[in-house]
Amino acid sequence: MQQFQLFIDGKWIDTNETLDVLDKYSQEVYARVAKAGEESVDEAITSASKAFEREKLSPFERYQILLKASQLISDQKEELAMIITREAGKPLKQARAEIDRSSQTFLVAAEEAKRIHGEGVPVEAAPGSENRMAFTIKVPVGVVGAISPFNFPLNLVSHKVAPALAAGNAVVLKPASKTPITALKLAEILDQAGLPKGLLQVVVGSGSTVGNQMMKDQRIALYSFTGSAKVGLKLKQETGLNRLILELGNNSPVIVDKEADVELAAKTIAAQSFAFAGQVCISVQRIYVHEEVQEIFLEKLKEYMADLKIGDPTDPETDVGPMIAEDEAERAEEWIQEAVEKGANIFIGGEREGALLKPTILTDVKPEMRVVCEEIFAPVASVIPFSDIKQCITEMNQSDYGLQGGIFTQNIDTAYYAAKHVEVGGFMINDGSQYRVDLMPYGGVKDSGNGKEGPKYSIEEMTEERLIVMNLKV
Ligand SMILES: NC(=O)c1ccc[n+]([C@@H]2O[C@H](COP(=O)([O-])OP(=O)(O)OC[C@H]3O[C@@H](n4cnc5c(N)ncnc54)[C@H](O)[C@@H]3O)[C@@H](O)[C@H]2O)c1
Ligand SMILES: O=C[C@H](O)CS(=O)(=O)O
Repeated sequence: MQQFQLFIDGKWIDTNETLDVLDKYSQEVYARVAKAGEESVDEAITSASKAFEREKLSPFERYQILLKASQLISDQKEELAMIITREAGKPLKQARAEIDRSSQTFLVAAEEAKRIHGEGVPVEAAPGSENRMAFTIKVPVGVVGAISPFNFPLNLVSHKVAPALAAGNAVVLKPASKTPITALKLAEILDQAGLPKGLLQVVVGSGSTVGNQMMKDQRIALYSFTGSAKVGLKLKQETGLNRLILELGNNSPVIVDKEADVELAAKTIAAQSFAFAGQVCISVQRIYVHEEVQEIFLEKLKEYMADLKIGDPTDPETDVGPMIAEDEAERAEEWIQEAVEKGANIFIGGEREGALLKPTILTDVKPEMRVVCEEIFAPVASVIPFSDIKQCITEMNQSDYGLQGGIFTQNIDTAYYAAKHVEVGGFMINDGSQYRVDLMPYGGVKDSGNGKEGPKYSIEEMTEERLIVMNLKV
């Protein structure tokens, strides 16, 4: 079994407690990691604060380190992908795709490091300020506290670490305790890429201990959190006036209009509802289908779902593997049962074996059922018929969440109407809610959070705008 240590001040550190990381398919202990106690967390924040004061890398130096990290991620693709597959239970082909995306995230952050700039401000236009000149610059915020979820152990960590470093900050990262190994490998990669000591620390432990301590430490200037709305709310309540970026959950809606390419819609939705067992914050969960095409859509969806290979995530052919833990699969199964008791029907799936829940489609659901109004975060989606697009969108917007959504239609008016009225941070036309490339602005509204990720946009969040005014003699 492999052993891992914490990464603090450029050194690998042991502690007197360890945390076991399970292989999520076999449920055997796959790795053992040093667990951060109060002292290690304090040391990590001290080290980040000192490094931020000491290490003033030029934009070009930051570009070089992030570019090198991007290359190293690609070079180590197979090893990293297998780590994700084992610690998260993510099917290998999806883990490989995550590595490619993470390399892109670092590449884009490297490029953006050279493009951080302020703007001229025409203060001379104000009466009495004729002899003044002003401009803004962007300065790093200081220490960024990054807290990440289990489901994208590399790319969602990259979306915090790469832009924070690109902007000239120091980082203390707390990865999810179920999937910490990939984050520690990333620290190794950044060390190899020449990142000065102290600019990144990785502290492993539970949210209630390590996360809680980070939340209360005033030396952290900005928190970048991705995870559930429940924990996001706690952070908001506890972090006072410090900056906070929240990337939270969703119960993503997609419309299949009467003028849709139904084949494309069914194929896309079969992929986007069940990838990584539905544990993607932009998984398609609510499928609103025009009643004129519902029958044909369900038929096609069934055909595409029959092609999904379910089982061992290390098999390169597998599409749907286990959920992160058996109790999570049990919870999703309970939600399905509860919906059935209230009148829903299981069109496909519903069976569970340990942490493996079969891709499931429900029909005859009601808006108040948890499978519809909450985030299920499991391979479960509901088909909801509609006849009027405006009413359909009003119903969709009753959700507390608003991260991404989509519509399938060949009618430009319908597409644009939906794009304007569905309350989300990003909307896809002729694609599902799960479309994302890493350079785009990404973030939600309502209970899905605030602020944007995507390196250019995260850098905006992770820098302060400072105004400089010159009082000139000429
Ligand atoms: N919007 C996005 O970009 C996005 C991306 C991925 C996941 N998510 C959401 O994340 C959730 C699933 O991930 P999860 O189960 O890892 O989420 P989670 O909220 O349980 O945990 C996320 C992180 O917060 C930490 N944490 C837990 N309690 C804490 C506390 N009291 N104080 C500080 N930190 C604490 C966890 O240890 C983990 O590192 C889903 O709701 C999903 O939609 C959102
Ligand atoms: O789980 C939510 C993630 O943000 C999805 S993705 O990594 O951005 O595709």
